[in-house]
Amino acid sequence: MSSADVTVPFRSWSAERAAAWIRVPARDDHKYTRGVLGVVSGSRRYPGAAVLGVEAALHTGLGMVRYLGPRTVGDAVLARRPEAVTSDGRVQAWLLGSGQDPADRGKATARRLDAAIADGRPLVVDAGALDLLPRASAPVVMTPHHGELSALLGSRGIDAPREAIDADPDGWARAAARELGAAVLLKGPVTWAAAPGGELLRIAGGPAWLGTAGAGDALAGVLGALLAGHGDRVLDDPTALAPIAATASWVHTRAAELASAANGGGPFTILGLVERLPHAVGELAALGR
Ligand SMILES: NC(=O)C1=CN([C@@H]2O[C@H](COP(=O)(O)OP(=O)(O)OC[C@H]3O[C@@H](n4cnc5c(N)ncnc54)[C@H](O)[C@@H]3O)[C@@H](O)[C@H]2O)[C@@H](O)CC1
Ligand SMILES: Nc1ncnc2c1ncn2[C@@H]1O[C@H](COP(=O)(O)OP(=O)(O)O)[C@@H](O)[C@H]1O
Repeated sequence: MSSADVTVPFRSWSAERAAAWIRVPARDDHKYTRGVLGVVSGSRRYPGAAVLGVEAALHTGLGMVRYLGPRTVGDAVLARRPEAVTSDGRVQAWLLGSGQDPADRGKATARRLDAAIADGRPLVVDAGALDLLPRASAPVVMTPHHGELSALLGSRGIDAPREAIDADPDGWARAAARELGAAVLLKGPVTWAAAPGGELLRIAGGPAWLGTAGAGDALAGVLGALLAGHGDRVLDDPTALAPIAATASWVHTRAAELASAANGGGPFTILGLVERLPHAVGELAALGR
């Protein structure tokens, strides 16, 4: 298979388009109407990914984050964010897999992932949960980088060398959505959102300083927060997944620009980016008024 037989038309994602997907709380909203995100992420090997995802979700704005994971990781999440809740309960969407490796997935994590997938709510499937995609029957958006997409397609018998994806990310984003039957947010210097049979969306890249460990874990948290706010809508209309994913990438990129600008155009940490997420969301909320 090749990525595409013809040139793929695309739509450039803009602030105006992104603004339509920012849910500004109304006067009578409360934490449960705003959306609850369940998070099964992190591991003893990568606890930081769980902290970054929860941090990013809370800074994007939503009703509540329920973090479910190993005790030590949950303690790290709570130390940084006491707003997070570490008990089970109803959620509107799930974020799975950041900071996990299927090769050392323990029984407890496997059980938590299985329960989340069986819950029937929309899913963000990142990093170490990508192998579980075939089990999902609810609407799914996956968030691979080029290396992860190459491995994922390879595991389905589709030859997609990383270099081929580097050379034609838009074609491969579209091909992956078609072959895997799910929405794809393919991360890279430019990010692409695609869904089976849907429009291809291009999200312009932010500063190259963004290419640093943990950037993708934060993006997954932003996307989880937006998805939790639109959980019921996505169940009715899964075509909403690609624009929501594109909006998450837009917000993440804008926060990166703001973080770099605050440092004179220099580098920033991912926690520095996270601190700018509310501003990026606020800009879109103002546009949508
Ligand atoms: N603070 C944290 O806890 C972090 C956790 N992370 C987690 O770490 C896990 C592994 O993520 P990765 O994205 O590293 O995936 P992989 O370790 O699967 O690497 C992806 C691809 O990049 C290649 N690669 C690795 N190092 C390279 C290098 N120095 N130069 C060029 N190519 C290289 C690998 O050969 C592989 O093909 C995920 O679960 C992820 O969520 C990362 O997001 C980093 C931050
Ligand atoms: N050169 C670059 N320019 C702009 N953005 C980049 C660049 N390289 C990577 N990114 C962005 O940084 C993030 C990296 O995600 P990922 O590879 O999953 O990182 P991690 O696994 O360390 O969290 C993605 O959002 C990607 O779009």
